[in-house]
Amino acid sequence: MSGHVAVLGAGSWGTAFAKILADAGREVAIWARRPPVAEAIRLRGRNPEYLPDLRLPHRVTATGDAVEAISGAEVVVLAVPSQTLRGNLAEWASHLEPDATLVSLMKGIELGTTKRMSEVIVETAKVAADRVVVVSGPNLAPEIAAGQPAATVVACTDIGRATLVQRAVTTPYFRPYTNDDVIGCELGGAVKNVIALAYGIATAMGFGDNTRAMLITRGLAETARLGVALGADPLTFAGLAGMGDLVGTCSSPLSRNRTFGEHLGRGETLEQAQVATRQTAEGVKSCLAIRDLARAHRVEMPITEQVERVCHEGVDPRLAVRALMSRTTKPE
Ligand SMILES: NC(=O)C1=CN([C@@H]2O[C@H](COP(=O)(O)OP(=O)(O)OC[C@H]3O[C@@H](n4cnc5c(N)ncnc54)[C@H](O)[C@@H]3O)[C@@H](O)[C@H]2O)C=CC1
Ligand SMILES: O=C(CO)COP(=O)(O)O
Repeated sequence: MSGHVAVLGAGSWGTAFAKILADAGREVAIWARRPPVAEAIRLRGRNPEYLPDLRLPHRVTATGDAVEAISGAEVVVLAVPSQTLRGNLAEWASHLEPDATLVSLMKGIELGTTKRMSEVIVETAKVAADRVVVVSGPNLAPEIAAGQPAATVVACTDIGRATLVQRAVTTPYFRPYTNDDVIGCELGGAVKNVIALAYGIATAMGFGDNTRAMLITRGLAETARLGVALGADPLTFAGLAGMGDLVGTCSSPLSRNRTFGEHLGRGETLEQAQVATRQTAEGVKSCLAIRDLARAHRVEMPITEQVERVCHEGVDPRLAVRALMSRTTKPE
């Protein structure tokens, strides 16, 4: 790999991912939407708003001009919120290099279309699906920024391309595994955010580890049910992008989705929780899209249904718990 890597989006994960790429030996150009963020990264190697303790390697630079970042990049990493990706990429698509690899870091499903992020990329950038690589796993950005050991999955239908990206992000603290199950990896990442909301709600309601283990296990069951209906490999859900990410996110106080759920579980409204949490909690919007996707495929996702009701229909979490616990009993 010779050209530089562009990272479009300078939030928590885009910034931490730029560090990984640089530590793996790549030259990296980050695009930041807000000029002061681009300036802080370029001049001081810092992104104080998102990862204040991180000193970025010298191989990382930043710009407020996405076209400047994209030009000449053979790998373009997309790290913006799931619901803005389509609009962002529409502006950037004509500037992509002809064979650039597009890497998706996003963990969400698009509202309205119920599309996965790789599908949005294929449609918007008009590229073949085998040029899109998905990176997903238990990767809380602040821990990775601190250089703590972590693993991830690099998924692409073209294993050769997945292997190229795998090499580009292998460092002593970051261990990527390849996989060709793009659907499973993307669903694992998107649905775990919804289950982490439920976990946060339950935690704030004072429930202990039986309840929380139930949510993780049954949450994984409904994720796998949807995944299989969409053509995913069920084994993916036992891996890093499935169980790994679900357990990592639910158990971590660093998770924005879990934290958002805790606000709801304390009885706050959606608006109050939004004011209290600044960064992207993808599950809040994706729960609607995932619920719609599940209904369209006649898949039961009871936890997702209840999270959607608490988030968007103002349902009291206590009623949501009652609804879940009074469902008809059945074989596991
Ligand atoms: N933070 C983490 O630990 C991880 C996050 N992810 C995923 O990565 C994706 C990006 O998340 P984060 O970087 O964590 O989010 P963030 O909230 O930290 O940052 C989002 C970035 O997108 C920018 N942004 C906001 N609105 C925008 C718009 N309309 N157009 C363009 N850019 C806009 C923000 O300025 C910011 O730079 C999400 O899908 C998230 O689920 C995946 C793994 C780990
Ligand atoms: O995806 C993540 C860890 O793998 C980050 O989770 P949150 O978006 O909930 O912080």
